Amino acid sequence: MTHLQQREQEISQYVVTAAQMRDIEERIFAAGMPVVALMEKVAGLISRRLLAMIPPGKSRVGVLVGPGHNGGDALVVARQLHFQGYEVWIYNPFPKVKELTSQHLQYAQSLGIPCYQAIEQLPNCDLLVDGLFGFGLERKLTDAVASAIDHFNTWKQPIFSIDLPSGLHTDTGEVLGTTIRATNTFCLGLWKQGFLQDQALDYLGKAELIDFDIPLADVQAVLQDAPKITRITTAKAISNLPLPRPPVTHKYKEGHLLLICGSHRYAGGAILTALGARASGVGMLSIAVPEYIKPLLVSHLPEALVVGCPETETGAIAHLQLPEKTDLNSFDAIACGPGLTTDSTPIVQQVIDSDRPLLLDADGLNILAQMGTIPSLQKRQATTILTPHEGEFKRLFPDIPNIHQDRVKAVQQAAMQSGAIVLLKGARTAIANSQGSVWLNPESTPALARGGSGDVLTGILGGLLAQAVKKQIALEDMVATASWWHSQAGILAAAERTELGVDAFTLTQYLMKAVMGNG
Ligand SMILES: NC(=O)C1=CN([C@@H]2O[C@H](COP(=O)(O)OP(=O)(O)OC[C@H]3O[C@@H](n4cnc5c(N)ncnc54)[C@H](O)[C@@H]3O)[C@@H](O)[C@H]2O)[C@H](O)CC1
Ligand SMILES: [K+]
Repeated sequence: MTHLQQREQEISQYVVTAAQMRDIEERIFAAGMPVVALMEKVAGLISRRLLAMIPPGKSRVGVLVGPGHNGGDALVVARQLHFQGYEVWIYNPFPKVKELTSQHLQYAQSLGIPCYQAIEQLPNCDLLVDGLFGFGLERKLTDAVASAIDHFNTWKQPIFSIDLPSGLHTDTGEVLGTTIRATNTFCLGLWKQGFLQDQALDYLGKAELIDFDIPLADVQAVLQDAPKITRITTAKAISNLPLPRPPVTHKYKEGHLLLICGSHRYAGGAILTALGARASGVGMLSIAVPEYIKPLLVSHLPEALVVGCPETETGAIAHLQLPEKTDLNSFDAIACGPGLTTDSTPIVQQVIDSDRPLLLDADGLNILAQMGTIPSLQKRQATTILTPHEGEFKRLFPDIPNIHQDRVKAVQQAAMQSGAIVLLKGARTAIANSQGSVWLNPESTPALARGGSGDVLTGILGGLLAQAVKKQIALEDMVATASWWHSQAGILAAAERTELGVDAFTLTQYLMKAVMGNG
């Protein structure tokens, strides 16, 4: 691996807040880097990227300039494009701007680049560069600047945002009054948390990181005392796939997973979960289902040990009837929930009472919510993993308000309160452990918003957990890896079959391809 590739891998896993970015920046300036030199360097990198992206024949550029250093960056870009022969117009409605920004504005005007205060004066452009606000935005946008942004959003031209689409909260991704709807965003230096929040996705367009050589020592110095927030990178996830096997091993050394799932009503969910587990490479897979659907499972997964259990009147599992000489301690991990229905409450109680690492999903979560999440999990010694979507999350943690406003904070609170590892599903799945560390999945596809897709995730994760227990690998890493794997399989399937073609069964057929394609 080249030095540059290594740097890219390292830098792309960090996620910072606006306050942390400012602290990092201050350390660089305190060490002697002149502010003006850094701005010139950063804007030079943005200009180079922009020049590579502007289609031939598009030569009229509007540059939106704000009062702070985001505006300063934009003015350097305006100057660079001017020297490259582009026709550039500046829009700056602010009577007062920061000193450095003001100097760049003065120089740009001295070069003959026109600057307007009113949008009506701005001629028709082929594209816009948005340098109104970056991570310094503190309050809601109102009045003239808010209506200017609304106006620019009605234009059909592409908008390239510097650092963040102006108006977006750096940490939560919330719209502060109004926000530029970018086609592309150049995130400067380090990924800001807002890029990994669902509510920001409509505004970011295609986001990329512009690395400007922030020393890693400064990043680490600022981040060391804060709960760690990690962006799940392909390099890190793929390093776990497949999990290493020694040359001499046997099936029970490669993890034994017990899946508890399915009912008459939801028989298919059990198959999908089991197919996810199969792909994980788990050494031994046992599946507890209602007796009636046992033949169905056997026909789909001949390698699995399918345990038919007595049924309730409604066709749910009434109680676990494990084979002779087997109890819950025989398994390295248990995954419980898909397709259970809420009639299987005693089963969920029983697995919570066990001392096995436990993954609860779907109806497993609904039953837990009915029992009371926090008191029910209090006595658990082994790791618990909860994988709710937003609806389930609200039922599990009714006291955590406004989950949409800051999903990262919500999942952190949930994990810290419950002691569980919590995976909050979404376009940007967020995972947290009880110490408040967070993992964020940076890529996914809306094709995965489809029935059965979550069952597949439960299977993958259950299978990885059982293996990780045997190999003494941190379970959090498995949760992050499973989330990455699930979305990458979805992305690959959608690329080959369109978003229409990613039903949950097809998804299971792309799991191997996702590993092989990224390996
Ligand atoms: N990360 C780095 O190391 C570098 C960052 N650069 C760029 O600088 C901006 C951050 O600059 P800053 O001046 O701190 O903030 P902004 O430009 O985002 O704007 C702050 C500016 O705006 C005023 N303000 C805040 N909220 C409002 C509001 N609602 N309405 C009106 N005005 C508002 C505030 O008072 C300030 O005056 C970063 O994003 C990068 O683009 C570098 O150039 C290089 C290194
Ligand atoms: K901006």
